Amino acid sequence: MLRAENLFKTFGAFQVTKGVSLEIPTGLRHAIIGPNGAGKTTLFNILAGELKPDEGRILIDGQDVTSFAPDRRARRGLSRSFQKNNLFLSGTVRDNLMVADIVARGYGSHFWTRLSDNRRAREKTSAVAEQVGLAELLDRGVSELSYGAQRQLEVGLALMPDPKVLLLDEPTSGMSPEETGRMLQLIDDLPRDLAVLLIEHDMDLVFSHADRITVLNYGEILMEGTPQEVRGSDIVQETYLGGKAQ
Ligand SMILES: Nc1ncnc2c1ncn2[C@@H]1O[C@H](COP(=O)(O)OP(=O)(O)OP(=O)(O)O)[C@@H](O)[C@H]1O
Repeated sequence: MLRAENLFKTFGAFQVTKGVSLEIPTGLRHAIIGPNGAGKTTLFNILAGELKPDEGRILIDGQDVTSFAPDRRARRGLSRSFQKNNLFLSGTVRDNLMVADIVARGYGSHFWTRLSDNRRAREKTSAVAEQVGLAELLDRGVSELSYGAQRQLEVGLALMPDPKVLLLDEPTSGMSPEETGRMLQLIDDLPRDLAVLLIEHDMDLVFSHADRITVLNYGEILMEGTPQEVRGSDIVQETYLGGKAQ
């Protein structure tokens, strides 16, 4: 499904990504963990197409998308949400999802000539709002939403292109326990043919929700394995978990 081969990225003289390879098969829940500055967000930006790797390739279903911009990559099935809200605050939930639909379909300048497609867009918008727990809030202004609901909407925007692989950058950061619970439920309920790759700092969440974990350290993969393997790894315990799983 999603395959990254031997990615390298340097900022000035600083090598931030050093030979990272990943394979995310259909439906897998895969977490990337690592200390601050390990290169997790940089890796996400490379996978999503916001940064070009110095070396290496990214393939979706066997097709090399390394040279594709983020929107083109999203249309091939790779979509991301952001760590910071990326919402159109003066609009409603529906407006935001509709705009994401326009972007996802690549309408651009043809927007006004395609309003006949409005019905399909509205149905899609309602379906995604339901998926992210916002069906009751479709006509609510985004600025009136709670922080947790805004983050749910972020996931909704990333779902609009019907991705095969969804990249979630710290989906529960800054959330209350209640909001975290809602977000986890939402992620658990996503279709099982959708692969999810997430960066996450909350170890309980990672160990209980991921099928596989990649541990990054100084831009390199320290290890990859099941939650049980990672939790039991001496090297991960020493370099990252401070000698004890948190
Ligand atoms: N555009 C850039 N120019 C220069 N250095 C950068 C740039 N982007 C990131 N870095 C550096 O690369 C390193 C990795 O950053 P990155 O944000 O990928 O790490 P991270 O693992 O996501 O960290 P965190 O957990 O704190 O979000 C950091 O030392 C950061 O300062």
